[in-house]
Amino acid sequence: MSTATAIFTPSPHEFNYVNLVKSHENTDVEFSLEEIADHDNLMDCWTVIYDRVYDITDFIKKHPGGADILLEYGGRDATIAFRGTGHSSFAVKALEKYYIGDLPIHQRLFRKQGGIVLSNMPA
Ligand code: HEM
Repeated sequence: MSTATAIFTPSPHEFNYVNLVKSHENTDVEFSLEEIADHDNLMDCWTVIYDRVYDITDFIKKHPGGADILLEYGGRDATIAFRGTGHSSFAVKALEKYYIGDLPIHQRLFRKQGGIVLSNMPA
């Protein structure tokens, strides 16, 4: 196997991770990035992971990685940071509880045809 193939082949863990994120039951609610940006503080905090919107207000103080780091992503996209920190499938599952809606299709990066396939990138 060439090095390039090895880099872009998702590990079994990776498949698990992506499938878990995909398993969220869809809502019909959409929130734009502009609207999400208003929810950026300790009392009212939303974030975006894989084009899905999460109200993490009740989770901030429970986050094992600390409240400050989560607040940094309040009101904006946390996908790269969330993945980059190597969260477990348990953490991905934990997200479900806070799921409130999706980005409108024109603002999505991942979940649209031809969108970025982050699952194929090295962890
Ligand atoms: C809102 C979505 C998030 C959820 C549900 C979440 C959940 C968790 C959970 C359950 C852990 C424990 C380890 C694990 O099971 O993976 C963890 C650890 C951690 N998280 Fe998050 N996290 C979120 C977002 C973030 C973001 C945006 C960052 C920014 C970089 C971050 C940084 C960290 C770090 C650094 C740790 C490691 C803490 C340690 O081992 O000392 N998390 N997170």
